Amino acid sequence: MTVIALASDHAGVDLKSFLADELKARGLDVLDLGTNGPASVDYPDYGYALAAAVKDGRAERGVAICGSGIGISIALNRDPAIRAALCHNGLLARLSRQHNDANVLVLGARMIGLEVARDCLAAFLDTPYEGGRHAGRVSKLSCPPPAGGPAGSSC
Ligand SMILES: O=C(CO)[C@H](O)[C@H](O)[C@H](O)COP(=O)(O)O
Repeated sequence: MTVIALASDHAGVDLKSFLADELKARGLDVLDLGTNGPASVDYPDYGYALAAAVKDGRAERGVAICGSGIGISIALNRDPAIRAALCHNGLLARLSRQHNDANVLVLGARMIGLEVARDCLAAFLDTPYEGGRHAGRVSKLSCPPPAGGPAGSSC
């Protein structure tokens, strides 16, 4: 069964729960990495946990949430294996799949409502990666140049 990992800080707990139900209604398996209460936590801890779950194959893809979506995006994208896309509408989520082969959808719980979040999730799950002209660009995302080296030199 396809496993989708979910992670959020305290700002995203309610949206995470909503999206977990959406995923289960689609017959997907949910790996909930927390947090699961209102106590204030640090978004990097949850971003790193989600990155590890996707990278090591415990989950095929992930959905990450914080208040703005920015902090947890920064944490996730520190791992070259992760392509985390902060999306505010379904079009962005669709493009993140078509062009960027995003493996993590990021949402800002304090920025969007439930219906927009549902649209983003649906586009993220249902849109295939186009490949083609995007393939070389996407592969470069996994191999940033060494310090001082020219862009693309390590690919
Ligand atoms: O990382 C963020 C901002 O880039 C997130 O929005 C966090 O959820 C936010 O910073 C948490 O803020 P709080 O005032 O401590 O709830």
